[in-house]
Amino acid sequence: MSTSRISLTRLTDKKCVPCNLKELRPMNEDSARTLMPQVPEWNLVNDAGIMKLRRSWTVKTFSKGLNFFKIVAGLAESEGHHPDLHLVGWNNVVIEIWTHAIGGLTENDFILAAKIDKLDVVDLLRRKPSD
Ligand SMILES: C[C@H](O)[C@H](O)[C@H]1CNC2=NC(N)=NC(=O)C2=N1
Repeated sequence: MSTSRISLTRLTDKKCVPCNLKELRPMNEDSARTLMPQVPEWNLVNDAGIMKLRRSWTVKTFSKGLNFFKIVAGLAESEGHHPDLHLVGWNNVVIEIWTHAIGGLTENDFILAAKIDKLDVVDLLRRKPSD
């Protein structure tokens, strides 16, 4: 699947595919930016030359943050594509997603991010710090 042809199928209707079947090079920034509207809460970051998706959440309690990560872990296993669970703080969590085998972003990363955003975890996360 070529990244120059970004399909219009919604990310959440897609499934991650094994990385070894993917194109050999990371998605370029223009292609990444066409997908960002479907994951509006995420940031596109350049980490020492590697483009990644990053998002943070405010959590209601430390252990709820950990519970959130466990739910994300279950999603990742079912998708066969895994986030970097960067941080569980006393009131916040941070996740980064990139395709390690490719050394950058592939559509898998956006599918996973979109599916994380669809998880029903409202009881674990604050919509805003004052919640
Ligand atoms: C074969 C299977 O696709 C690979 O082992 C997967 C597993 N999960 C993965 N997750 C991420 N983020 N990057 C990878 O390169 C990766 N490789």
